[in-house]
Amino acid sequence: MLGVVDEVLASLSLGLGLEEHVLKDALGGEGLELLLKINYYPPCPRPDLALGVVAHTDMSAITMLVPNEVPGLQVFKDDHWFDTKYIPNAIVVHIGDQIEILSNGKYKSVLHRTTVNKEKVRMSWPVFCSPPAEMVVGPLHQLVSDESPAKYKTKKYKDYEYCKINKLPQ
Ligand SMILES: O=C(O)CCC(=O)C(=O)O
Ligand SMILES: [Fe+2]
Repeated sequence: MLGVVDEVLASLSLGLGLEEHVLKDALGGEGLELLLKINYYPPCPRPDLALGVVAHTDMSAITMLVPNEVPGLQVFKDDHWFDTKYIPNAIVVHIGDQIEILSNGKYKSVLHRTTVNKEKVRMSWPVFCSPPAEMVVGPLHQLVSDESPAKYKTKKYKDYEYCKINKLPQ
């Protein structure tokens, strides 16, 4: 998983016109933290009335997710919810809030939600990759200028997390 995270962060750095180590360094380098969550969505008699998880963005930098074969993950784009296709052995990669912030909005944290299934159990195993709690995260200085001012505050990740969990303004 660490190897895949390194490659994704390197590609995302290059995509910003920066050297490939920049995003990983800004996320704490080897201090980057990986947290595995296991989601279990039991069958639901009224999938039309319920959601598995409500619409949200992940506060992580990136999330690497493996689902079981029961569809349910939806992403929001151009005013519509799109079903994601289940691809055996594929890992779903979400851009999270910390990459949106570091890139000063060039990359967007993906709004997503999950539906539930009438007959089948759905499961997913996301790994949230986040900076250490004390790491100060803000728009990368290379991406901020008079023409392109910072769109986000610079703050410790633990303070970002506190506001997100308690639904406070950032
Ligand atoms: O179950 C899924 O596919 C997504 C779960 C999710 O978005 C989350 O746990 O943050
Ligand atoms: Fe999520």
